[in-house]
Amino acid sequence: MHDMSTGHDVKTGTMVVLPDAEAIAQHMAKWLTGQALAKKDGPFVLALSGGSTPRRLYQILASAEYRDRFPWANTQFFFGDERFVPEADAASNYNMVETEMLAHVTVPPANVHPMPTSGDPTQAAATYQAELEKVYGGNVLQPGRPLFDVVMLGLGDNGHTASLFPRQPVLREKKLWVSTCVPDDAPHTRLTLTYPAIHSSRHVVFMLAGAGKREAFAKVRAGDPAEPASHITTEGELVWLMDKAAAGQ
Ligand SMILES: O=C(O)[C@H](O)[C@@H](O)[C@H](O)[C@H](O)COP(=O)(O)O
Repeated sequence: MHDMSTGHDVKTGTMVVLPDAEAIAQHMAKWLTGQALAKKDGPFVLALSGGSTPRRLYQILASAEYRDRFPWANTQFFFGDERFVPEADAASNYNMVETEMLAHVTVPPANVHPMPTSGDPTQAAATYQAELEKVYGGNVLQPGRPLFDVVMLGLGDNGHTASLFPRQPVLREKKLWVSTCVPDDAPHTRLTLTYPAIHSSRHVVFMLAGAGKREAFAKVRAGDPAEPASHITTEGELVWLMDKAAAGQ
């Protein structure tokens, strides 16, 4: 288990350095399952991420080792961000999670909350917020009563995380929980959780693998304000799960 004793923001969060991407996925599978099993006073509420390291995590959770142990029925699966493409599109995070994990386990369909990706994106964001409010039991976030048990995040080489992209208005969103984002340096309109929604969490866990992450991570760790990930905070604990290459070791 990683040490979760310190840190509420990206600069002071706990860094856990593991040998490689496989070790990150294995560590996360074990830790996440432990957290989910420990949740006794309500549903375990999770925000999933897309990306390459999470893909392996999803495969592990669907494997014989975890399939019958993870509390699928007590977990509410939300998404941290999504490309505004049909669910069958290869760029869809939902598609990836469904293919790698959900299709292989028994989870009540009502527990799975893909971001809507048809019609008007702004309306879709509002619809998703309403779905979160239903599980949260209210429309005002309260300190001490986090929306999410765990928010999983990745880091892009331009410092984006979830779909909080550089220079976009969503970075200034203080109230809405879900918003649209149209990156000027990446394809697809996106839906994304906002900073305040991510902040309302017991744990934020970044998963970073490969030397390609080194530069962006160093900037974020130094608090470079231009990197969207620099502004991630949580009322709970923040952890960076990294491999040696990403950590520059
Ligand atoms: O892809 C996504 O769904 C997320 O929008 C994005 O924030 C991702 O986590 C980073 O781009 C890192 O991706 P990798 O882990 O694949 O490098």
